[in-house]
Amino acid sequence: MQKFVRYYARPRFLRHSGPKGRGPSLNKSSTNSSTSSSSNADAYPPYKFGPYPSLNLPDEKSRNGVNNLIDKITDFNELKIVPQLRDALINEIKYNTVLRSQNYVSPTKKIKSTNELNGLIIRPTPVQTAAIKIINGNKSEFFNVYTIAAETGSGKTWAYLAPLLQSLLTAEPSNSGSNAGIKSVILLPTHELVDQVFNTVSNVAPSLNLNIIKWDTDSNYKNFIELFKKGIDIMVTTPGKLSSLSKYPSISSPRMIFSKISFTVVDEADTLMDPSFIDETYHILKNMNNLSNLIFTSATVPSKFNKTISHIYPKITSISTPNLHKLPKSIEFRLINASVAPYKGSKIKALAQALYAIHCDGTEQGFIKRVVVFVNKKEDVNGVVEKLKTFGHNVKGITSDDDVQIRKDIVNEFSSAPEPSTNDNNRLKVLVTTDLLSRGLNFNGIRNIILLDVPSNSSDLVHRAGRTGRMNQSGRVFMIINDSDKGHVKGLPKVLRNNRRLG
Ligand SMILES: Nc1ncnc2c1ncn2[C@@H]1O[C@H](COP(=O)(O)OP(=O)(O)OP(=O)(O)O)[C@@H](O)[C@H]1O
Repeated sequence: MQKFVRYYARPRFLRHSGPKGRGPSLNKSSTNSSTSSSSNADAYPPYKFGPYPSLNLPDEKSRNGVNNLIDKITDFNELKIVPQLRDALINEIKYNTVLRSQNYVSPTKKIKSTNELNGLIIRPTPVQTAAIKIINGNKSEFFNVYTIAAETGSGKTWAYLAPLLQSLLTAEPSNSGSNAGIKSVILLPTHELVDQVFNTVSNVAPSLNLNIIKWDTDSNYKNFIELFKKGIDIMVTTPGKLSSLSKYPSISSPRMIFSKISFTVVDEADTLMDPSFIDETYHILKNMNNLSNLIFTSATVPSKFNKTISHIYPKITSISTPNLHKLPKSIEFRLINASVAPYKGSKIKALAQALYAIHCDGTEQGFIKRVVVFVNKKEDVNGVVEKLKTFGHNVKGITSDDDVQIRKDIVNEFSSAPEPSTNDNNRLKVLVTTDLLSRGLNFNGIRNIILLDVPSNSSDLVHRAGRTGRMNQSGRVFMIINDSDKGHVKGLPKVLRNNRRLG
C-alpha cells in the first residue's frame, strides 16, 4: 500500500507565470504562455545559464537555409527516399513514435491494430526534412562531413538513419569479390542508447534486407565474425566496444575492421567528442580511410565541440533547425523554492511534496505516472532513493556503477509506453538518476521531470528537460532551488516562458 507523508494539503510552488499571488496548482496544465512573445524571442541574445561553457549556434546562413527547406515539405513522399525505405520508415515511426502514448486515451483503448494507427499521419519533422534534402541531395563524391543539430525529441535519429539507409540501398554493388566487412557504423555514448537505436534499425532491417549488428557488452564475438564474413551493413556500438574488436587475435589490424566503412554517424556527438571520449572516438574515425559520409548529431552544440570538429574537419555542412537550444514549447517549467516553509531548506522535503502533488493532480488518468528525477552527482543517487522510500514512494536509482542489465531493465520501465494502472495506490513510479540517462533516451510518455540539483550549464538543462515534451507532447519540468541557487536561475523562468534560446 503506497501511502505518502503529507507536509500540507496543497503544494505551494513558486509561480513562473499567471497573475501574481496565486500559486497555480499542479493540476492546471495551462499551456506555456510563450506563444505570443516567442515570435520576437530570437531578437534577444541566447541566455547564458550558469558559469560553464556556453552553447554555440551554427552560423545564421545555414540555419536560414534550412528554414526555407522546411517550410515547403509536409510529406515523406516529397523527399528523395527510395520507396521501400520510405514505407519502412513511416511504418516504424507509426508503431514506435512517442505520439502513440498520446493515443492511449484510456487503459482499455490501447491501439490494437494497424488500422487504428492509420489515424496517425506521419510527416517529416523539420530536422528530418533538412537532413534528407541536404544529405541525399549531395552528389559530391568527396568526403562529406555534416553536423545535425536540433531540439530534443525532434526526430534526429531518423534524420540520420534515412540518409544512411538510402546510401546503403542505392550503393553500387562492391566489385571487390567479397562482401566481408562493415559498411557503416553508428557510435553512441551509452549501452542504453545503443539498444534504443539498434531496436529502431532492427525494426526496418528485415524489410530492407540489410544485415545489422549491435556490438556491445552482451554481444557474441563468434556471431560477429560470422556476420562480418557475410558483410555487415550497419554496426551500432560505442567507441570503446568498437576499439575493443582489435584485441581479438583474428583481427590482424584496425584497418581490417575499418577499411570498408563508408558512412559513420557519431550520435550525441558533443559527448563523444568531449575530453572524456574524444581520444577513443577520434582514434576510430581516423582509421576509417574510406569514409564518404560522416555525420555528427546532437541536441546541443557547445562552443568547445564546435571548435574541436572545425579544427579536425575544415569543411563541414551544418544542418540545424530554428528551435535549436530552445526547450520545446510544450514544456511547462516551474521553480520550487525549498527555502520557504514548510521545507525550510530541505530539497528532499520539497521533492517528496512535489511527487505527492503530481500523484494527486488528476493527470494521466488510468495510467501509472512515472517521474524522472535528475541529480548532478552519482554519489547522491542512493541517498535520495533511500530518503524517498521513507516517504513511501516506489523509487529506483541508476548510476554508471550499476550492472548494465539492471540499468536496462529499469530504463525499460520508463522508456516503454505508459502502463495502465490497475490499483489506485500504485500510481507513481520514480527514477532517480544523473546525466548518464539525460541524453538521447526516448522516455515514452513521461510527463514530469524534476531537477533536484540545478544543472551546471545550459547543455545539461536542455538534455534533462528534453526527456519530456518529446515530439511536442505536453510535459512539466520542476527545478528545486534554495535561496543560494536564486542568483544562478534568476530570469530562467521568463526566458523559457518566452521560448528564448539558451546560450
Ligand atoms: N516524423 C515523425 N513523426 C512522429 N514521430 C516521430 C517522427 N520522427 C521520430 N518520431 C518519434 O519521436 C520520438 C523522438 O525521436 P528521437 O529519439 O529521434 O528524437 P531526438 O531528436 O533524437 O531526441 P534527443 O535529442 O533527446 O536524442 C521517437 O519516439 C520517434 O519514434
